[in-house]
Parts: sequence; structure tokens; C-alpha cells
Amino acid sequence: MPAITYELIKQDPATGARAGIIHTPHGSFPTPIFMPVGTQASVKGVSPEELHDMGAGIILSNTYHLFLRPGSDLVREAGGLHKFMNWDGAILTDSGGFQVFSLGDLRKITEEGVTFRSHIDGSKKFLSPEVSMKVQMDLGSDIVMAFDECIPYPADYDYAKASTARTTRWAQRCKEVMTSPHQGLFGIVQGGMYKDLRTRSVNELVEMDFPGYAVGGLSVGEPKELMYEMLDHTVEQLPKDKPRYLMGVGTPDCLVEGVMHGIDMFDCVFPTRVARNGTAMTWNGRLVMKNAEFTSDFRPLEEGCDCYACRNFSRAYIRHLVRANEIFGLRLLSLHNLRFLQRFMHEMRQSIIEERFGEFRRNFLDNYNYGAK
Ligand SMILES: CC(C)(C)OC(=O)NCc1c[nH]c2nc(N)[nH]c(=O)c12
Ligand SMILES: [Zn+2]
Repeated sequence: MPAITYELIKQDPATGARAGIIHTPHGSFPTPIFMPVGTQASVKGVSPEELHDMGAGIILSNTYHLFLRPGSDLVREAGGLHKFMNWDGAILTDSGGFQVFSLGDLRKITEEGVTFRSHIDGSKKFLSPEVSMKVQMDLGSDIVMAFDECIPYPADYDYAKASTARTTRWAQRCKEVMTSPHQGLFGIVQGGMYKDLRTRSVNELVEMDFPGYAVGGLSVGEPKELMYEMLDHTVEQLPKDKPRYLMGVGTPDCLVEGVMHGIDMFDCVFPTRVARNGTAMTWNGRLVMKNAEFTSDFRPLEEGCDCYACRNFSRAYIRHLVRANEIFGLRLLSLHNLRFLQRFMHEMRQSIIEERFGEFRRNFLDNYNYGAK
């Protein structure tokens, strides 16, 4: 019995949208789903108990960061990441490839792997498919991501072709050493913004028969229309009986479009990052809490929200905390934004089950003012 299995509950008849359940060794969760990001083994400012209370079924953590600090040997000694951070839900760990390119002081990429300087202390480090798999086995995450290269945007065809071919060879090397029966290894489709390379990447990864597939290398600065075009092209070629995960996405409008194209899983630092910048997410767009308009506004952040912040505090109080640089203000906004996304995905899933996803999508997009990115 594979560690990770997908159960289709309802396919929308008119679009790629679908509702399902993903089963893991640390519990099952409904899809479509948004995964709170806990990069360094903590969803910033939020406790595991609060994550459970808001309905989070799976969180994301990062190989790159935990490899550099505190090191995966310590986490293994603690009994794995679930024990170390006291989270008994599911955990997905990203493989480190992407983070090396966006955080480390990149030294060089070879067939073997990537040599770079740690962004923490500048020491020389090496990550490869084998090292990434060893770290993720130490961490004991339920879903392990293959070690890939996230192709920057824009990238010329020859570079994208060579990089994608290497990502496929790296995926094969990951599969060979990922031997834990309690962990599921997902392949990551690359290919840049080239449809033929995306198709080749899909075909080569599906050939290896992974329990799930991620679409990588999108939301890397390309226009949204191009992202959706590549997504549409890529997802329709992926197996229907396996989860699809769009990495690094995203804002509510991108979540709706991703679901429409058949994506089941999403992750993004957005909700907690904008919270730390003093912004609340609502059905109609964002509230910049420092704004004077909230000075004497004693309503909750969002009418009808059942989160701890909305049940106990007003916009005026949260505005005061944000302006006074009180940490509690940022915590309240993180709790609200994460709960908002859980509610958002739940409503979207219900609309698919009740065959009114098209109406949900139109209604949401009509009311959502994109606001400043
Ligand atoms: C710029 C942001 C982070 C929004 O999106 C992306 O970069 N999107 C791509 C992405 C995010 N995380 C990944 N992990 C891995 N292994 N590979 C990837 O391509 C990605
Ligand atoms: Zn709320």
C-alpha cells in the first residue's frame, strides 16, 4: 500500500476542478487544499494547536533551511520533524533545489548537484538528489519532493531543455535512494515556459510512476496569463488518479484558477508574510490595517469569520497593535489569514461537490479587488 493515495470525490463536469481526499500516514485531508508554510519547522507565530483549530491538515517545511540549521541529524535524533515540532498532522518537505537558487549564494550546478554558500554563515555547502533524500528521510515528512532545478524566468530554450533533462535524471536518482515505505516521493514537472519541454518533463516523470506530481517553475515572475497557459497544458497530461501540487501559489485569484485547471494542493508564504506586513485577507480583497479608516472600526476583520482574531478583537484594536509594533497584532493577522484560506478552499470544494464551481469562480472574481500585489 503506497504511503500517499488520492481518492477522487467529485470531478466538475465543466472544468478541470475536482474535489478529493489525500490519505497519508499522518492522516487524511480534503482537496483542494492550501498548505501553511512552516519553513524552519514553525509556521511563523502560530502554534500546532492553533493550526489544528483552524483545520490545517498538512503543513510545508523546507529541506534547505533545516539542512543548514539545525541540521537533519538533530531532527532525526528528536524522532523526526513531527516530534521535533510537535505537529501530528501531515508534513510535506520541499527538496531544497528551489531555495538554493533563490537564497544561497549560488556557486555552481553540476550533474552531481549544487555547491553553494549558506545564507546563514557563508560556509560552503553541497546539495544533491542523494543528500536531499537523506535529509528528508531524517525529517520523516509524509510527502517528499524530488530535487529539481526551478528554471528562472525568462530562460532561453536551450538552457530550459538541458535543465529539465537534468531534473528528470535527478528525479530518477531520488527514486533510487528514497526507500522509506512511510514516505511518498513526488516528481516535479519543469520545462520553463516551453510546452514541448513541459510535455517531455511530464512524460519522463509519469514513466517513473510517482505517487504524486508537482508543477514547478511557475509563478516565477511570468505574466499570470502565461502561467495559466502553461498550467492548462501541463495538468491535463498528468494522471487523474494522483495528486497535483502547484508549488509557490498563491493569491486567492491564482488559487481559483489553479483549481479550475485541476490542481489539488497549493502552498505560499503569502498569508503569513502579508500578515507580518499588517495586512488582512478578506473575500473582497486586502485590508491594510494601518490605514486611518480602521481607527474607530470596531467590527471584526471579516464578518462571519470564525477565527480567534475575529471572535475576540476589532479592526481598531488590531490597527492599534500593528501601529504600536505589538507582536500579538501580527499573530492575530496570521491566524486570520491562514483561517481565511482554509475557509476559502472549503467553500471552493463545496461548490465543486454541489456542481456550482463556475458560479463560485465568477462570483469570487467579480467581488475580489486585486489591490496592490
Ligand atoms: C517565486 C515563488 C516562490 C512564488 O514561486 C516559485 O518559485 N514557484 C516555483 C517553486 C516554488 N517552490 C518550489 N520548489 C521546488 N522544488 N521547485 C520549484 O519549481 C518551486
Ligand atoms: Zn478571522
